[in-house]
Amino acid sequence: MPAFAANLTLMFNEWSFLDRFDAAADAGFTAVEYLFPYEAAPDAIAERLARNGLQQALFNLPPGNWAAGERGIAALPGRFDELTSGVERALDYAAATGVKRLHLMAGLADSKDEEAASCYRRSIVYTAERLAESGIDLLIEPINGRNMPGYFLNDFGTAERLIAELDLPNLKLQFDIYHRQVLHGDVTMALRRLLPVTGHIQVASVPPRHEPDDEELNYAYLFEEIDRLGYDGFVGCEYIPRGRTLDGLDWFKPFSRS
Ligand SMILES: O=C(O)C(=O)[C@H](O)CO
Ligand SMILES: [Mg+2]
Repeated sequence: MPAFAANLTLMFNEWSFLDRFDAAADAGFTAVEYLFPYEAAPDAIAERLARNGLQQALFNLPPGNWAAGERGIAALPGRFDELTSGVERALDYAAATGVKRLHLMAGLADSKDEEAASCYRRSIVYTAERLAESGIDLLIEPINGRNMPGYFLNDFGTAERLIAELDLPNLKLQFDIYHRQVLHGDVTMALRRLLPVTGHIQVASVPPRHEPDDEELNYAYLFEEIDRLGYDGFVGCEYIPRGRTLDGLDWFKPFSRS
């Protein structure tokens, strides 16, 4: 049975960020993920995880100026010093939360630009080696251009080749099934081929990115396939609830701890 992680950036928005931990636990989740923890104190997050018996599945390394439209800095020339200080900041939160996988966002750059590609490789190698000292995996995620126009890593084949080429033991794929379907389709065969290099899975309906219970994909089949493949990581629920979060959790009832 997949270990689902509530995404507290998109779900439970009826509550404040820290209260979302309690709401997710009350709804039966045993793990959480979110984009960024950095507006809350590490010990405040740690306290919510502890009191609710929640595991921290994933969060993202600092992405640059998100409010200004930046979507990561790893592939951006001239941002390496900012990247290295962001790694240290993320490690402070990792120590407090016990997270064992962090997602490094590439940024908005031409995916054919050699300088951006070189920056990206350097950022990945540095970050992976630094995280490895704490036993943490580094994830890279292909993101589709409809949701994030201009994002540098926009192809699963590119991600697969980069992971093989860099051959870092803790560099893994963040397999967001939503992006896979939008970009390439062929989800089941891609899961079968890429699971050995996959460090995290995320789910949402396609095309509207809602609960994984309707529209284009048969998630009941995909959840069974994930089990058949022996995946023992987390499945992040990175979806936008159609209405109130709690009203959309019927799909989760067979997997809930409550
Ligand atoms: O966009 C996604 O699917 C992600 O998982 C990023 O981490 C946040 O944009
Ligand atoms: Mg995702």
